[in-house]
Amino acid sequence: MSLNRLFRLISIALLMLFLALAVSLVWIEWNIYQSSTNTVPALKRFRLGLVAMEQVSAERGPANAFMGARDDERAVLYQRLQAARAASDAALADLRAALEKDSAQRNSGILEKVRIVQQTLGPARAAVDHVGQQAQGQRSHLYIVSAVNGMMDVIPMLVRITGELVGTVDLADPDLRDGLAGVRATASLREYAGQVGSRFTAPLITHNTLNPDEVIEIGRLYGRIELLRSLLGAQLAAYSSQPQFAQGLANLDKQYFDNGFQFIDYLLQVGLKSGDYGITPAELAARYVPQMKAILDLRDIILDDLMARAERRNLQARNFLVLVIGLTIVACLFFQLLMYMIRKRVVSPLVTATDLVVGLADGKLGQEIPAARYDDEIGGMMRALRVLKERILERNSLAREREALISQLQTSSNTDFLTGLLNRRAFFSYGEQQMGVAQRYRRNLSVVLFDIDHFKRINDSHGHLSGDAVLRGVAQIAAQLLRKVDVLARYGGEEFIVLLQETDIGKAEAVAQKLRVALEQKEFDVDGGQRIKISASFGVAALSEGHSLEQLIKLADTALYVAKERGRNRVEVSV
Ligand SMILES: Nc1nc2c(ncn2[C@@H]2O[C@H](COP(=O)(O)OP(=O)(O)OP(=O)(O)O)[C@@H](O)[C@H]2O)c(=O)[nH]1
Repeated sequence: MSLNRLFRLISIALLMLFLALAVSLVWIEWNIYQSSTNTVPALKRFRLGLVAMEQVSAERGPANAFMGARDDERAVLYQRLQAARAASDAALADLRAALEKDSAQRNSGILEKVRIVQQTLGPARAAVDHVGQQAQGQRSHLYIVSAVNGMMDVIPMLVRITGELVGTVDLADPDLRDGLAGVRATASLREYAGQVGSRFTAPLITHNTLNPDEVIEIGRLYGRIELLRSLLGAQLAAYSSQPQFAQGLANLDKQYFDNGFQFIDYLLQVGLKSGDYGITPAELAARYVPQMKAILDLRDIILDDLMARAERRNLQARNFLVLVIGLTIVACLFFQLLMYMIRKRVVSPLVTATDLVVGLADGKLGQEIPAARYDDEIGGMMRALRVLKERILERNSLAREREALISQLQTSSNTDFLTGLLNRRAFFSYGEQQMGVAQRYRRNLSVVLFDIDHFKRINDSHGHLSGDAVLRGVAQIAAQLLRKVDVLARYGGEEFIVLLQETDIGKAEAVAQKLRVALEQKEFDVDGGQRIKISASFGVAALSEGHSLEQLIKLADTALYVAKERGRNRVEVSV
């Protein structure tokens, strides 16, 4: 697999992996944001549930007051009762509207429970009205207790409603659990505090002592109230150390437990002994109900804090989500840029460099080496490739020069500088080869050795340069007359030698004669514009079996000597 392809595959795999991680991270943050977005509306619905429960509880005060009304105050107290009923109806309607607005709650059982509360309130209120309409002395203990219980019986349904609503908040953000438990504790505390007051309604109206059931019930409520107070302290300590909670608890202790609860305690003592309470239910409500405000204040402190926390967490979750998305996009872009840079600055140049090196190894020296664009390792490699190419080019050119020199040297070492003919050394080299062939195949081979006559005189009379010109002229004439296969060489100063292949002594003599005549007839230009004539003497010898080249030349030389002796300008054959 090519490096480029491998890199592309790795890039895609890494990008996929990165995207999968990024998407899961964004998905997690999105879910946190979504659930934190649900927290605030869920808290609002929970608060509406609590308010509805509080209003229905609070309705018991005016109801009890109305049931204990004197004839002269009946109308006023009934008016107050109607106002309280309108307030609880409005709170229930608000809760219902909020639940209907939310698609998740619309089809849940909570709406149905609210409807049941609304339905149940009708008969309970009718029972209260019935007692309140009766003449003062006619109101029986049993009816009053039944009417009071009827109003209380609505509350467990509302407790379940708030319980379910708090569950939705808890689901959305479990970190708010301690605060929510604190809120529920205040709601229950408010309810039990109200109930303990309501337990005195019947005895107050009938001026009776408390019967055993009422004593037991009040005792049970005492226990619950005390328990809730200690639970509230523990939960708030776990929830927050902010001073407003400690302050709220202190107010609760001072207002409710020091004042309200003390008052109930006093009524209990009276109820156990004489039944001579000295107050009406309306007066009880007027004195007792305001003391419970501290419970509701504490509830609102916690609820406000929960709401603020939920909003803060929602904002944080949104900001974090935006940050994660932003960072993911930036990281994605950075990753792409990184991959692009690596491909552009490392992989592609490496592939190019590999092709170039392979090309150089194949001798493709015409290929262009790209210029180094960056001062990095790849740039260094490109520069090194350029140097490599230049070195190869230099080496090739040197090799060519060397070959030319070698061939030049070879030529010059075999050639006579003045005449351009083969020199004596080259003649022997060629001559030995020809001898070998001739002797092996028993072929004829002859040698003609000739020397210019009185050459010294030419030098002496016309100068050395003229002598050189004559030598060049003789060489030229001999070369023209001889065959290509004949080996002509300058043997010494003014002495020339010819090796004739496939030539017997007779034919060799004829060749010598032809040369002699040609030289005799030629006029040579010498210094001073003169033309001179020359002659040459020839010695001819043919190869016999067992002769060496030196012996053959020696025979020709002897014949030449004879020719000189016999008057020059003649051909003598070795015998
Ligand atoms: N110009 C010139 N002269 C050369 C060259 N080589 C040899 N000579 C001359 O050739 C002459 C040869 O002279 P000799 O050996 O006495 O022979 P010769 O004068 O030809 O007399 P014979 O051979 O007896 O006819 C000498 O003077 C050499 O200096 C050369 O390359 N150029």
